[in-house]
Amino acid sequence: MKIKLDRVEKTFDTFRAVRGVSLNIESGELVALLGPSGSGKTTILRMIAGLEYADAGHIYFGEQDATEISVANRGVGFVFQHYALFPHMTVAQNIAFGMKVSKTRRSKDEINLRVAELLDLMRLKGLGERFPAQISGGQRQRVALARALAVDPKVLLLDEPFGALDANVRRELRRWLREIHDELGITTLFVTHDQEEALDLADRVVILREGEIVQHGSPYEICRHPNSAFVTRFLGDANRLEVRVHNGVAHIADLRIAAPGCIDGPAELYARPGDLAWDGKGIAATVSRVIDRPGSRRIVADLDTGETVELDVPPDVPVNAKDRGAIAVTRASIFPLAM
Ligand SMILES: Nc1ncnc2c1ncn2[C@@H]1O[C@H](COP(=O)(O)OP(=O)(O)OP(=O)(O)O)[C@@H](O)[C@H]1O
Repeated sequence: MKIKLDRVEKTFDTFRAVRGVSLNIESGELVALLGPSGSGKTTILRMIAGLEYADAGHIYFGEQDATEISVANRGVGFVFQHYALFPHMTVAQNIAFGMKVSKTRRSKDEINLRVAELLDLMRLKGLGERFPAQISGGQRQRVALARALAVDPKVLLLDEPFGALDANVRRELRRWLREIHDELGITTLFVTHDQEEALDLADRVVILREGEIVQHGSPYEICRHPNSAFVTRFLGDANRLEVRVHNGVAHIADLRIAAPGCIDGPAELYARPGDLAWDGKGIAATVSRVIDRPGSRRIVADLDTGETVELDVPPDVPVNAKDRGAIAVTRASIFPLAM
């Protein structure tokens, strides 16, 4: 099912939570809505689900205006961060719940068969008779997803479904969600404020700021061509240096870095730890700390210009705290400084 948002607005009292959002989600696509807290992600999801009305603009499911479709008929499966499973029902009963109350009549055998299929698909085999309190947090979210999938939704909406889980379980669950998505091909919209999660999972990432889309594109486009200082900073792990641009070239200490299209004047340069090199030439610096990682070393260095940067070098590069050296910039995003 294809979803289209056309200049959608939502205001709570006087607060404009969603400001003219237009977005096309193709059938079978997995899209992540990424943005800081309060940027309007959940509100957009709730409007698509029909739990909230848009004040202006339109939402289409396929060719049909969603306002004409009741919540029950939208064919939407919803999973929240704290998706309360019914504690007095077993895992199997929780999964069967939606099918039992659905308008589509299913026989007991059909329901049991579907529950068994979903337990298998969700790698929950053998847990059907347990109660929610007797399984782990990660397993509970898989039950929540099984419950959402049980009624064959056309669209799956996930609001920080793994938010409450620890980092390793999250990583494992999102890989697995991607596999499930690829197997079932359901149009999926996923809300997160975790950059890594969005980039890891999605075909397309939509970045929101204060109720507006500021950039959308494939993870590659977002990572390699962030269109603003905000997006670059939000993706995390970026060193920021103040530079001066003149005739399309950024100047910092003795370095000259191409800044095509950037207007003359003060600007900010962003470079990720992998985009800086510990080199013979560049900005003079003193190493303040070396952090060893499984596949690399991270150098924390104080530049003579007064700024501190972090850069990654191969694990066998000999470097120690207090070493003097120079830092070259191999790749950078440069934006005019907002005056
Ligand atoms: N029912 C409501 N009444 C008043 N204000 C609301 C309501 N729902 C959301 N808001 C406000 O709208 C803004 C957007 O909220 P929303 O929950 O969509 O953001 P979000 O990006 O999902 O944030 P988070 O990551 O913290 O969940 C917030 O400033 C929030 O306080």
